[in-house]
Amino acid sequence: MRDQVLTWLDDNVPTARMQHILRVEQMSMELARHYHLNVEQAAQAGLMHDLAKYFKPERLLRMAKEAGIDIDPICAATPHLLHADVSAIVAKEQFAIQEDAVLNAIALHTLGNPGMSEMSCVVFLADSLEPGRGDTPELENLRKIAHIDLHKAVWLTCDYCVKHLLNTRRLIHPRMILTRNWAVQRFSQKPELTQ
Ligand SMILES: Nc1ncnc2c1ncn2[C@@H]1O[C@H](COP(=O)(O)OP(=O)(O)O)[C@@H](O)[C@H]1O
Repeated sequence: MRDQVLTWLDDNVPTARMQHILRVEQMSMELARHYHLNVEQAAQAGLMHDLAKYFKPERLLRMAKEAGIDIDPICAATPHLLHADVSAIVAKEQFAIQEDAVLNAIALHTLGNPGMSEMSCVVFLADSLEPGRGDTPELENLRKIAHIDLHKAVWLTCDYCVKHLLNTRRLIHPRMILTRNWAVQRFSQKPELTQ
């Protein structure tokens, strides 16, 4: 199965992205092990999270519509955001992935979602924090937090991403804000960690 996916990726994504994908696979496995989650599922979601990364906007919009996914105004303006949902569709159709844990982690890797599972948190964090993203003090700190508390890490990684979008004057999809607020509240419900 992994070899099949690698062969498909070889034909559909450039080499640099392939390296990112392999690092996301590794970091997803490492975090899954750390939090006693299903490591095999984490590896599958990490490996397949960007299957549709290079699909053209028209293809992303068509596949999302066919699958009954709601195209909100921000996704209509920035169809690239749909690559997460469409990657999950490709994982299901091309590689017969059935488990919701894997499909949701792929679909939520860019924007997250309130209430998302720990597995989805892991892949969301691995995508933003894998070593190839850089070694600034801010990223190093987020990597540390990712190993202490998943929800605090999701909260601060959303903040990091939103800051970047503000600095580059881009549209911000509101689901990331909802994810961020959910993660703040999830974290604040753990009194032993908030001091
Ligand atoms: N909340 C958001 N609103 C709008 N764009 C976003 C949001 N979050 C991420 N993006 C943008 O969507 C694109 C895809 O994000 P991501 O899946 O993390 O891809 P990459 O691996 O290329 O960073 C990136 O250009 C990113 O800046």
